[in-house]
Amino acid sequence: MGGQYNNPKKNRSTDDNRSGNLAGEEAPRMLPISDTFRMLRPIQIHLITCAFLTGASAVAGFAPYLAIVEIARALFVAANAAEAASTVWIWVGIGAAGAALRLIMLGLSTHVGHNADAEMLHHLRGQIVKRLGVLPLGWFRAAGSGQVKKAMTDDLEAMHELFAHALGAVVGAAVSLAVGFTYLMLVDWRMALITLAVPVLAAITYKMAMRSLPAHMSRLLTAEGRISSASVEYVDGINVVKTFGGTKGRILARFDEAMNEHTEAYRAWVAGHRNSSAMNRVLGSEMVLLGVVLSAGLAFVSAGWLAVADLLPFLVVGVGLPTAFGPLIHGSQGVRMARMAAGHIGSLLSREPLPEPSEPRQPRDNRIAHEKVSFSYDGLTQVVSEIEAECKPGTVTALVGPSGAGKSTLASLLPRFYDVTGGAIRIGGADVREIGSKTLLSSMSLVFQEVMLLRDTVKENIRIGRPEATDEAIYEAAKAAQIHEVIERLPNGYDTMLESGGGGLSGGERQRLTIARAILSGAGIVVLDEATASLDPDSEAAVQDALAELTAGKTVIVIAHRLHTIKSADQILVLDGGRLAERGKHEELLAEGGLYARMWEAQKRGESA
Ligand SMILES: Nc1ncnc2c1ncn2[C@@H]1O[C@H](COP(=O)(O)OP(=O)(O)OP(=O)(O)O)[C@@H](O)[C@H]1O
Repeated sequence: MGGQYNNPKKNRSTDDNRSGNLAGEEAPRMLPISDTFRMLRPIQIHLITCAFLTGASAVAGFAPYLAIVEIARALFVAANAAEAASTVWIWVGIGAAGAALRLIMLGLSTHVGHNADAEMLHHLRGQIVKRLGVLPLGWFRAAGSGQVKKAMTDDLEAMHELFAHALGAVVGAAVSLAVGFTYLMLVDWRMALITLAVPVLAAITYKMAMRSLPAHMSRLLTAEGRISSASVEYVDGINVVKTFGGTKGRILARFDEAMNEHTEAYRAWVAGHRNSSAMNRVLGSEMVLLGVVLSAGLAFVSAGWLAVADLLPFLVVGVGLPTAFGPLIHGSQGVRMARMAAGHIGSLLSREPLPEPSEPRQPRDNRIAHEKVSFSYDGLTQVVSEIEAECKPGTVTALVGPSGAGKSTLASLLPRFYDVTGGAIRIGGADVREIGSKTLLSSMSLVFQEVMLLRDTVKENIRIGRPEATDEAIYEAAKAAQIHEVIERLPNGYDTMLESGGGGLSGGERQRLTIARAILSGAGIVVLDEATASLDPDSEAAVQDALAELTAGKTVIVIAHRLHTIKSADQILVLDGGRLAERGKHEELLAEGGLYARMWEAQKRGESA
């Protein structure tokens, strides 16, 4: 195995509007209930059982209230305590049995809910990881790790909230309300409607307060996302910010912008629901409900419409009804959040995988042919147009051109970070889409500017190039990459643990380590993205020597920004606006006096200035 995943050239920021539809950052979207339920297919039975048990526990939990009312009623109407005693004891028994049953069923439903939770999270994690394994690498380039992290942590946490808490809360509260209200209707339907009117009005004002929540929530979440990327960007770039321009740095400006947007979004949300929220608090208070029930009840009693004993259910059960609204509302919020999370996870799981050939072909050799290759990120703008080129084994092809000309995009089509939208790229006669992705990636080494090292020993970091390689082969590769002596000087030599960023090694050393990895893989094709751009002259010389070892006899494609590094390339392809503007060797292109010659002159002037 040799496909090298040194970190791709750039991490495009997630709010970069160039990200297009391949980039994949989407505004949060709530998944319809039916789709959410379908996504939860593996635990549907558990969820139904959990809901049933919670509902049954709510019914059982009503018994103690009923018992209180009936005991009071018995004492109220009986001529003496002895006459009421047997009725009272029966209701004490019913109340106690109901309370015990409620606890048992609640315990069972919590048990089933948590089991379902563990099973579903395991299932979803597996699905996400499986999908990540088949997504085009370009998606990771554009969306970064943010989307994956969000799905794996925040979204799964929201789903956990649904299974473990929200579902039970919603079902329990809804059943309590239904049972309580039905009972009150049976006692006196007019009083029941008056009792219910207060929490209903409270619910309407709540609904009004929350009406604009989805739009505001979406805006708030987007603003929060921007704040977190701006914070990361700020922390990453703190040296630059402090050195140049302090608080006036562009990065800080982006951070300020994100903060302002968040404050604005929050202010808009608060302004939109201030009055209805205040109304909701008044109507939702138990004192207000008690006042209404008592006044209406006494009026009914004095009008002879209601027996005094029948006022009791409204004072005991009716006044307690709104307590179910709290869990109902919080539970519904949990369900809403979980549907948002399900929407995000669903869109991740439904991303198109990289199509694998049904009958994979093997490349004959390492000859690369570009046949009228075109590509567009968004289906509208052609970023690469009709490129015709051939890269022979044992030769170096340089891609040059102004910024944004399409060099990186063209290079990323070869390992199928993205699939061409027109034409074809062939390796050894086989279209890259007809070569199995494992074979394709192991046929090439990709070395980019930003180096990707894993949190592992130096030795294992090199061994990723070829997992079955012996230690001797690793030392040989490190020697060829001019990094062996540096490694020997590390505290534990080849067994020294590296941090994920490769801390403790200089930029040039990190790069030579990844070149050693690429040398070890022995892949016949090498794609380099101007690997020496950010190094000092000494490191650059060492890296250039290492690269010479890596590329000898291979088919090499190098994306070059500094033209002096590719003067001796076998062919130079000059891209401009995605098209092949010129092609030839250095001297030929200078003689042509076109774009390349102008870029060469400009760079020479820049170097001597
Ligand atoms: N993930 C992406 N989504 C949408 N558009 C993109 C993406 N990556 C690059 N582009 C656009 O495609 C065009 C070519 O970009 P590319 O990075 O390939 O150019 P380049 O020649 O390598 O530039 P540079 O020298 O600055 O690295 C540019 O207009 C760029 O904005």
